[in-house]
Amino acid sequence: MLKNAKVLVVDDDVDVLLAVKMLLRPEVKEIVTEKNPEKIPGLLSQTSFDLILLDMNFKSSLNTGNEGIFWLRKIREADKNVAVIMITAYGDIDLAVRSVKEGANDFVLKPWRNEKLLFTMEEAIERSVNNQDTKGKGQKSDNKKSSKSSKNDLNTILGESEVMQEIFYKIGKIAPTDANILIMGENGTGKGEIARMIHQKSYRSEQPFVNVDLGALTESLFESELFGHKKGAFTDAREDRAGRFEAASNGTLFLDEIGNITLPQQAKLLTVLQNREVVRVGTNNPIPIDIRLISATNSKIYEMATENRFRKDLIYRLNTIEIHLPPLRERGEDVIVLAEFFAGNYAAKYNKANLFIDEKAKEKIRKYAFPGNIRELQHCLERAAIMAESDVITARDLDFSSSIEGPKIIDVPVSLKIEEIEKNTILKAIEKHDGNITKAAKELGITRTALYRRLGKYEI
Ligand SMILES: Nc1ncnc2c1ncn2[C@@H]1O[C@H](COP(=O)(O)OP(=O)(O)OP(=O)(O)O)[C@@H](O)[C@H]1O
Repeated sequence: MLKNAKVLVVDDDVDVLLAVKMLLRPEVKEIVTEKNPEKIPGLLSQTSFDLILLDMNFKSSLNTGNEGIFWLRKIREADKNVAVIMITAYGDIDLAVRSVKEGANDFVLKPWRNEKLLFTMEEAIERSVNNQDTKGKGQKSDNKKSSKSSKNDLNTILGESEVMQEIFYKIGKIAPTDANILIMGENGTGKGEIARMIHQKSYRSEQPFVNVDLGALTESLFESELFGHKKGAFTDAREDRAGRFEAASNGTLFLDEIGNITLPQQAKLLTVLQNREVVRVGTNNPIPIDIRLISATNSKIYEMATENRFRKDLIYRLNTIEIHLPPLRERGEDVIVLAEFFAGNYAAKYNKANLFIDEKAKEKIRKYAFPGNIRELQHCLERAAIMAESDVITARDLDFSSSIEGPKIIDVPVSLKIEEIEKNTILKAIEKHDGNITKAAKELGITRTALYRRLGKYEI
């Protein structure tokens, strides 16, 4: 985008102007530099700029409190859409922050690193284009600086590893757009949490977030659940009912387990996404839909596409942006951060106020692969919190043997108690499908929700 941009730089320091000109000439379409801010209105009336770099600290005659803010306001009066980046000295951060509140897109501190300046410019242009694209839909425009997110602004979504920080950073950038997002990752890696986070950080955050577990929908329910139905359209249709697409109107629709739908279902979904309208079962009236679509899967969807089990054209509808969530075992020390977080939660639940994890227990956690990822870690810490005799979780309190891939699964003693048989059957099904809950549920002939309920019941 920067390549096509017309850029104006206003600074009363000619050395700065020269340096910026040298830097930007190969990077942008057109660059105009100006020493005198009084010329800004004239320049804006002649040329439509995409971005203005504006100094905050002119040493000139006007007495306006701060000239940078004064000229920023003038720019905004003339052009609401142009991206404006303030150039400021280190001592003036408060002022720079004020300028962002006054309508600047961002600021850079002098002296800057060239890559940082280019990056900030690219980002500002992208964001202002996105804001223009979505104007008129009644959204809040988001001029806040998107930065590497941490647990502080994500509440419970933890991740300090580089790989998670990159993901949070990416989310900061894509959330305010309307791009469709496909989240891929093993079971329990937090795909649902990430989808919710994207919604919360989008301009649709005050509108509904509708979650549909496609793996739990039976063939016959698929259409009416997603697209709605008319009274009498089929035996159980006792009244007119809107589907999940309509329920998510102006908000976000999260289609979980997208890899589990059949080819005919894929075709129906594709039609809706292409036409951006749904037709309730039993009617002929198309209803326009305005949703942001996030999908997730733990299936190898590209492999499925090469085997003709998943439509490529549907993938391209879903994956404008892809997020690959790494398994917990590839997130370094995050496993400990998360373990401590869960220990803290369960400390409150089980009245062990000062509960902590000792070093040997942490070592044991680090060495284990957690095939069930964060969900498995969470269950494990809950059991440990219950087992811990005092306020310390020791290695002995951590029992990975009942985990979904633990070796003891194979050695389960034969029993004729119905509950034990059920538990063992579940364990075997999960093991057979490498921890894939959806496939295990299918094999067992129950829904994922029913399977999760049983996992809870048997503390698996
Ligand atoms: N980064 C995180 N910080 C804290 N808790 C997390 C994080 N990621 C996931 N969790 C928790 O882990 C559990 C599993 O997360 P979630 O259901 O989002 O995973 P998933 O990948 O969607 O799983 P599935 O594929 O089985 O649907 C949830 O209880 C969630 O709250």
